[in-house]
Amino acid sequence: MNIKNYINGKFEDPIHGAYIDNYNPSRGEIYGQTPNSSKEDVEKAYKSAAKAFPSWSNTTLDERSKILSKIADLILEKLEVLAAAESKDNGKPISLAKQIDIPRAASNFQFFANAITQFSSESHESVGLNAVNFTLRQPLGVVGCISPWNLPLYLFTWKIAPAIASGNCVVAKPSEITPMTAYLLGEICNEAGLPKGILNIVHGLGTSTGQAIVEHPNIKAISFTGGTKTGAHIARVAAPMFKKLSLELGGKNPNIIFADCDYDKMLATTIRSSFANQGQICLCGSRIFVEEKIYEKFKNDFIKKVAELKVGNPSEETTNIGAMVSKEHLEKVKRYIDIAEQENGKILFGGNKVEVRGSENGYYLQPTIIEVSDNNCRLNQEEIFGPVVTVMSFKTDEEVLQLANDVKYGLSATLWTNNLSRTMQFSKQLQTGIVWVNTWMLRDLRTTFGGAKESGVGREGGFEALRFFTEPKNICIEYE
Ligand SMILES: NC(=O)C1=CN([C@@H]2O[C@H](COP(=O)(O)OP(=O)(O)OC[C@H]3O[C@@H](n4cnc5c(N)ncnc54)[C@H](O)[C@@H]3O)[C@@H](O)[C@H]2O)C=CC1
Ligand SMILES: O=C(O)/C=C/C=C(\O)C(=O)O
Repeated sequence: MNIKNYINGKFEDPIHGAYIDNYNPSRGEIYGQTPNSSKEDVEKAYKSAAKAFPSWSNTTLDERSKILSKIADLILEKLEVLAAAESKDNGKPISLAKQIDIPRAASNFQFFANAITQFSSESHESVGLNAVNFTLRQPLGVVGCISPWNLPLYLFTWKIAPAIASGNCVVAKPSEITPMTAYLLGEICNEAGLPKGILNIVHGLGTSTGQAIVEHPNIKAISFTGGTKTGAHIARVAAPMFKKLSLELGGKNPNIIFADCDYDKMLATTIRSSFANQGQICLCGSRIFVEEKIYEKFKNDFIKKVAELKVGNPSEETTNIGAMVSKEHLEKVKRYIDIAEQENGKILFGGNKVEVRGSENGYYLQPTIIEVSDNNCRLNQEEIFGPVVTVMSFKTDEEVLQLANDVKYGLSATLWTNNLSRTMQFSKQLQTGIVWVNTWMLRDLRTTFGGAKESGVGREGGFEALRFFTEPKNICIEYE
C-alpha cells in the first residue's frame, strides 16, 4: 500500500515524486512506498496550516473539544484495522497494539478534548497599586511535531492532540520507518470533521523532511521524541531561531529491586519493563540492580520466566516478543550483545537471532539477559533500545543510588521496596523525570512526562503540554 502526504485535508504525492521503501519487519519485505518529502512539500504544508490558523485559533473550546472527541471515538471504532496496521509496520505483537498503542492514541485525543475545557490562566491582583494582572494563553501559530517508530500512533497523537486542542495548526512528521498509522489518521481526521489545514502530515526522512520542519523560519515550536543525538542536533538548529522546544529523548533506566518488595509482582512487572515492545520503549528498565540477599533467586526465576516468552510472528495473538523494527536496528542491538564478552559480561539467557518458521527473513532476536559487574561498561551506559537487560547485585542503599544516578540519562527509574522511608529518600534523590514505585509504566495522562540530564528538555502531559503549545502574555490594568 502506498502512502501519501496529508495536506490541507487532501492526500497528495510529494512534489518531486520521491519515495522510500516501507518494510514489514516480521517478514523482512518491502510492502509499500512512503513519500520522501522535500522542503517544498514542507512549505506547502506550512502554508496550509498558516491559512487555517486564524479560524481554528478562534474556534470555541467546545467545538474543538467535540472534534477531538470524535477523532478519539473513530480511533476506537477502527481499533482492529489500526492495530493490524501498526503491528505489520512496526513488528510489535498484535496483542500489544490492540491493548496499548491504539487505545492510548484514542485516550490522547479524549484526554486533551477534556483538558482544554479545564485549562485556565492566572490572574494577580496588585494589592495597594490599584492594578490587576491577568495572563492570556494564546496558541503559538504553526508548530512542528516529529515522532519516532517505537510507539508510532501513540506518540504521534500524544503531540498532535495538545497542539491542536490549544488552537495551533500543525505540520507533523511520523517516523519514515513506521508511517502507516499516521497516514490512516488523516482519513480519520477528515471523517471526524477536522477542518482542512489544521493537521498536515508530511512523510519522509529525518535528515530531509524533518530537517526542513525544524529549519522552517515560521514554525514556532518543535515537539520531538526520539534519540538523544537527533535531539541535540535539533536543539542546535532551532535554538538560534528561538523556537520553543520539547525534547523527549533516550533513557538508560535503573530497575532497583530490594529484598523487601512484593516479589511475585516485581518479577511479573520486570518481565514487562525489560521486554515489552521488544525493549524498544524509552522507559524500559534496562539496568536491573538486585539486592544481594535475593540476587541468586532472582536470576534463576527471571531466566525461567524469560525462557517462557514466545518470540514469534507479531500477527499471532500468542506472541510475546515480535520483530525488531528494522534490519539496521536489529544489527545495532546484536552488536551490543556481541561486546558483552569484551566487557566481562556473562550472557545468562538469549543473545541470538531467531528464525521464525514461515517468516525466515524477519528481524527476530531472543530476549537477552547479561550479567555485568561494573556499571561503567558500555552495556550499562549506552541506550541499546532492544530486548537486552543487564543484571548486577548491590549491598546497600547508598551504593545502588550511586549506581542508578551514574549515567548520562535521566528519564525514569523503577523502585521495588515496601519501606516508606527508603521510598521517599530514593524518590527525592534519583536524578530522573519519573520514578515508579512498585509499578512500571502506570500512566495518568495528567502527570508531567519527560526526562532530566540527556533524556530531554521540557515536560509533556496534562497542562504542561498545553502550556508548551501556548504563549503566555501578561496584561496589567491600572484603575482609578
Ligand atoms: N526516546 C525514544 O523514545 C526513542 C529513542 N530512540 C533511540 O534513537 C536511536 C536512533 O533511532 P532513530 O530511528 O534513528 O531515531 P531518530 O531520533 O533519528 O528519529 C526520531 C524521529 O526524528 C526524525 N529525525 C531524524 N533526524 C532528524 C533531523 N535532523 N531533523 C528532524 N527530524 C529528524 C526521524 O525521521 C524520526 O521521525 C535508537 O537506536 C534509539 O536508541 C529511537 C526512537 C525513540
Ligand atoms: O507517554 C508515554 O506513556 C510513553 C512514552 C514513551 C516514549 O516516549 C518512548 O518510548 O519513546
